[in-house]
Amino acid sequence: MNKGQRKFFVTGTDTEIGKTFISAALLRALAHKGKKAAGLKPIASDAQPVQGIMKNEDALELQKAASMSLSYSEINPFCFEPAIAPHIAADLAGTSLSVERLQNSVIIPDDAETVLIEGAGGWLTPLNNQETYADWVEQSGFEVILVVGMKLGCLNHAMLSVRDIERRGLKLAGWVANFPVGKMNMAEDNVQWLKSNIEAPCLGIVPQQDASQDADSVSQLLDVSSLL
Ligand SMILES: Nc1ncnc2c1ncn2[C@@H]1O[C@H](COP(=O)(O)OP(=O)(O)OP(=O)(O)O)[C@@H](O)[C@H]1O
Ligand SMILES: C[C@H](N)[C@H](N)CCCCCC(=O)O
Ligand SMILES: [Mg+2]
Repeated sequence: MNKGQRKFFVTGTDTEIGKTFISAALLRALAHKGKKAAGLKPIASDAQPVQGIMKNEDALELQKAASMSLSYSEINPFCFEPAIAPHIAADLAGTSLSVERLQNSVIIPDDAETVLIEGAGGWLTPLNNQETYADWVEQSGFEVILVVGMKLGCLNHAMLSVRDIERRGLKLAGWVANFPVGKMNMAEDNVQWLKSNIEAPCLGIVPQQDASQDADSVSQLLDVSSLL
């Protein structure tokens, strides 16, 4: 067991709000700080065949951004084709997900100094009819990073997530205000409200980027000093 290792579960206020986008940038920021960092996407539902093997774009992005190189199956042990809730995708594939299966299948590389583990959807995404992804995070004792997709309604989603993370006794290591869909009315007031109401540090405010901005340039908008 690597005692100095820090393990962060990256969750979000919803699906499609920038967990992968921000995780890749965090991995680049950690690499710039000289950290040996790995990115995992244990469960993916949305995959295409790449040279005959089903692969998920999030897992490939994390693989590319990480300073530590891992095989595809180490990054993404559970991969399903349809872009739907993972427990339904697993069922359609004739299998199932559970806390126990995650515990047995997700290998945290011991030689990584930092590990970022991207969830799927929001904080309470189901694994099955009884368990949620958050139950595995709680059992594993990971720290949590919350990506807030800045749009109307996000204050409620953010606080519901923060409250449940805290209720489980987990440490919220930080949060990011990400603007995946451009302008939001009164954006600064919304960010300010979150800053006043979330105790954990804001790791960055990321406006909508144009296609030319890669994870390296987005990483400059993030302050990872509290994650080192
Ligand atoms: N700040 C941003 N600027 C520009 N594009 C962004 C930004 N944040 C996210 N996006 C884009 O929005 C889309 C959704 O982001 P992303 O895939 O990171 O979401 P996600 O939360 O990881 O979704 P999922 O739940 O499927 O894992 C992607 O095409 C991503 O490139
Ligand atoms: C397919 C999608 N992009 C995500 N990977 C999975 C989103 C799960 C959402 C579950 C829910 O309804 O809360
Ligand atoms: Mg993603």
